[in-house]
Amino acid sequence: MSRKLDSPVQTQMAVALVKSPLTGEFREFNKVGLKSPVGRRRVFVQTETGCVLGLELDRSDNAHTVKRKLQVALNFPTEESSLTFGDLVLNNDLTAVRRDSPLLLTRNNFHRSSSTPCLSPMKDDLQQRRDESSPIEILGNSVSFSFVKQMAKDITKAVKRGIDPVAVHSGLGGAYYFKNSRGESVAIVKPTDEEPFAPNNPKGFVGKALGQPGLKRSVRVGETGYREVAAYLLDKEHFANVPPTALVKITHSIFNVNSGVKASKSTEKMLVSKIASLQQFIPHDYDASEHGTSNFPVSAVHRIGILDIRILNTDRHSGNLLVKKLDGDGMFGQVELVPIDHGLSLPETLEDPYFEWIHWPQASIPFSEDELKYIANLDPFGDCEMLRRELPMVREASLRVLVLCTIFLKEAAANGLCLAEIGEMMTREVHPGDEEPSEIEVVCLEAMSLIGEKEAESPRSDVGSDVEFQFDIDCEEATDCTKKLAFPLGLTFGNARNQLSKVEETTEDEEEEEDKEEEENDRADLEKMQTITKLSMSLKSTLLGEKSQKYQKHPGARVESAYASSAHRSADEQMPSSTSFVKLAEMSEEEWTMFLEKYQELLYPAFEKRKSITLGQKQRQRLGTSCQF
Ligand SMILES: Nc1ncnc2c1ncn2[C@@H]1O[C@H](COP(=O)(O)OP(=O)(O)OP(=O)(O)O)[C@@H](O)[C@H]1O
Repeated sequence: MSRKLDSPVQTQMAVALVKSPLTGEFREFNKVGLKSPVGRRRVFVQTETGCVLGLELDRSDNAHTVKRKLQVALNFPTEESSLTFGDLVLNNDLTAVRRDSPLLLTRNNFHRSSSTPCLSPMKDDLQQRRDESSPIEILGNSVSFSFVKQMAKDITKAVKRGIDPVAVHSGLGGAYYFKNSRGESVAIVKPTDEEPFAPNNPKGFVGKALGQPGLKRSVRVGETGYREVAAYLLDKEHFANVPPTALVKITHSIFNVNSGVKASKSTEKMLVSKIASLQQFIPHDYDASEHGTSNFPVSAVHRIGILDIRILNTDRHSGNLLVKKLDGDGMFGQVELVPIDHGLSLPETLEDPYFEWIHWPQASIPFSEDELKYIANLDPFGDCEMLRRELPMVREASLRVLVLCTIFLKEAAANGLCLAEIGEMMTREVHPGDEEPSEIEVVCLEAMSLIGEKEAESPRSDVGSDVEFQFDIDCEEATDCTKKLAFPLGLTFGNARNQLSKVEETTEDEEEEEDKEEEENDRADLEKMQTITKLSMSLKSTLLGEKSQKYQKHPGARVESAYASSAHRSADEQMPSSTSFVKLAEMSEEEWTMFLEKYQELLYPAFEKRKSITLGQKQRQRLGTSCQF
């Protein structure tokens, strides 16, 4: 490792790459519609500490030549770095990388923390210094971004007139309100390197590099921004009212750069480029945590709930619903809801969601005809195609979560379940220090078990139980989860370090890992055995049966969202120790197809069971009521 990596950080070169556009010193290449020369593409390389470099790729470029350019720029040894684009590790070919893509450059086997210096540009004479992009560049070409494009123009004009953005004080991540020329807030910008735990978080929640597991372990640090955009793109026909959102490269001096990643000289008023989500600012009166919820329209709650289920939102706390009072005749007391903050949706594994609306009476009212029609028309595979096209950095594991949850919603609604019932079936029961898989997770575990059996029977299979379909149980703290463990129903657990854990493996400091290894091994073994016993019992005893009864949710029994009411705790305390019972990343395409088939077969009995429980409850309630008289 180069000593230079430990040297004080200098951001001035990174700034030099981008400094001109706001002052108008450089020609704005794209402003008048000029395109990159044929065969050339501009990309944005983001280092793990948040520095952003614009880079022109030639037709002849490959990962090595790009890394070499970056090596010169950053004084960073190429052989010790990885260049990634979503799931793709760019070893050579760059054809999958589109124009304006954000790439991530990470160091291998290097201890990274908030104090890790920025990989900062070192040389003057680089092609990428001629980053002639506008102050706000939208990454992606979807027609859905036309509104955001206009907003970007308004903001640019305002900034040039000296109308500065302001920092948002609420929330755990860095966020900024950008204004138009009249001084009105028009957008909220959230830089990806200022998320909770990210290196440049301005509120003290630091400690991780981009790409490492974040506040939710199945959502990596630096990847909440594109999830915000995904939620907007998935919100077809603006059904749930998600404000227009795009991923941008944005340059301004207001953005935060923490000491340790700062230049040695003062960074005050220095321009910094960031990859960020940019969302339309919605003027509102309050958020859903501040008043009663009884006047929320049923259809607004349903529409937001439908979105939350599709994207498995793990963070729908009441602060993430803005409320606008409607003016006008006959509108007294009427409100409109605006869902925000979808950064913790589309996790890479089936997670425990957080649905604030689950106990609101509106969620127990049956879906309307229009809602049922919308749900019936949802096409999860089409949605995946759209996201692959518009946001190619979305990971395949997240797309699989989208598919599972959308299918679940469609089948459940078609079987007559209401929003609250569907939400409950997706939510885990949490007891202190203990979590059980939700009903959707039990269905998935059973589907995995069945294809495990099928594979074992198949003549194509290798010998013995070891070759049965394998899936992961979560071994988050474990360092050795690779031993195969026999499991009832013909399952084996093996190779339990999932993709996310593998990322950790390559990015965490090895020495630190070793120090923790012994004590973690013991803990992991214990946790593993407890989880397996729990799963074994749950599958054996319930198989979609009695389990449903155990999973009756008690209002208030849920722990609050990690974000909610968390302002006074440290980032470490807030790290939820969530478990992943069902991991999807490592299934081959063939296994995934077989799994989906079984999954769909098993949904019907699960819904029937749920309906009979609901019916039983209603009968008991009626009986209880009649007894009172
Ligand atoms: N589109 C929007 N329009 C208006 N205000 C918004 C919008 N998005 C966010 N805000 C405001 O900014 C605050 C912080 O935003 P947001 O909740 O998205 O950030 P965060 O750092 O992810 O927060 P949290 O830690 O609460 O999840 C919100 O509480 C809300 O008041």
